[in-house]
Amino acid sequence: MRYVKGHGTGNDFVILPDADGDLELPAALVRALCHRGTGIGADGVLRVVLSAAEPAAEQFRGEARWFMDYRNADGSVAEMCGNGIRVFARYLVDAGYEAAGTLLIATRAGLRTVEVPPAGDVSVDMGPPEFAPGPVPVTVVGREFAAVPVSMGNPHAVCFADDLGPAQLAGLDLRAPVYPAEIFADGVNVEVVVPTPGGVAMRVFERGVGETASCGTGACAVAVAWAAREGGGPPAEVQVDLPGGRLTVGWDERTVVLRGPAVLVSDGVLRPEWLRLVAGPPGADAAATDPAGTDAAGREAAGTEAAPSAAGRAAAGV
Ligand SMILES: N[C@@H](CCC[C@H](N)C(=O)O)C(=O)O
Repeated sequence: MRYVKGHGTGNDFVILPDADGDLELPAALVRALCHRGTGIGADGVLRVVLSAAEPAAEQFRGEARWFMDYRNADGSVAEMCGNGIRVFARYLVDAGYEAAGTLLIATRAGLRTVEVPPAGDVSVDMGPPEFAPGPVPVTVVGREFAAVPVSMGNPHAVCFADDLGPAQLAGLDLRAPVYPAEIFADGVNVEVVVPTPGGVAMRVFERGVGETASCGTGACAVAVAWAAREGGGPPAEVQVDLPGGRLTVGWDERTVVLRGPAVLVSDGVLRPEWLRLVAGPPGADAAATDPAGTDAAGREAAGTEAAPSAAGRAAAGV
């Protein structure tokens, strides 16, 4: 099985080319791929599949040739990934599947238009934000924030820490944010934000992953929540600084546009013996053989998880 490794401002992905939709991708295999000690290491997996070959993309088949099947590192499915879709589009162009220019890509959150120049930054029209009723109490490192709930296709809780500067932001322990489960029933991505001279700086605890170096949908949620709070109408562009680099977010009332680097790092081949190890012996419980040793936190998307050991063996061709 071939893969490509890529990242957008340090938010990294294993890209699995699967044009014809032949690949089974159980959560245990995703966790194993994303494990930084025993796998390739990544925040998520991007399966590249033709809409025509993917049941989840049925409604988009006339409009978008490709579907982004995004999985978090814990094996759970997410609706949208702002860095992921930019890396996905860069892959389509660099691999020769599509010409540089404007691409329409199907995702679980709907269709997204991506601008891919022959080289350099990739931008994506993320659609309009949805502000949910708030604020919502979210606790980070023992401090309660009045978080702004924003959906960018996936859920975000934006926490402003106006009394902190970028250096104090860097020192926060972001490991275990607490949020009301009755409001964020499917979990939530939590951002902590401080003002900077050019815009904002943020860190993010991603649902299904943990802290990551960057989050594209998170940067959009932060930029629109910040602009809405500042008043005076949406600014043309907001610079969002993250541990992994800088993203630029434009917002013109109608839609949000995210721009930043999208980099392909390496090409590789998964060894059949590693895939066999991930799958475990016939009849084995994948939980006992999962080399990632991670917990999908009970967020396995219903209907997407095949019996792990059997599916893993199918992926391994064994
Ligand atoms: N890193 C992504 C977001 C990935 C999905 C997220 N963890 C979720 O579960 O909603 C981005 O760049 O947007």
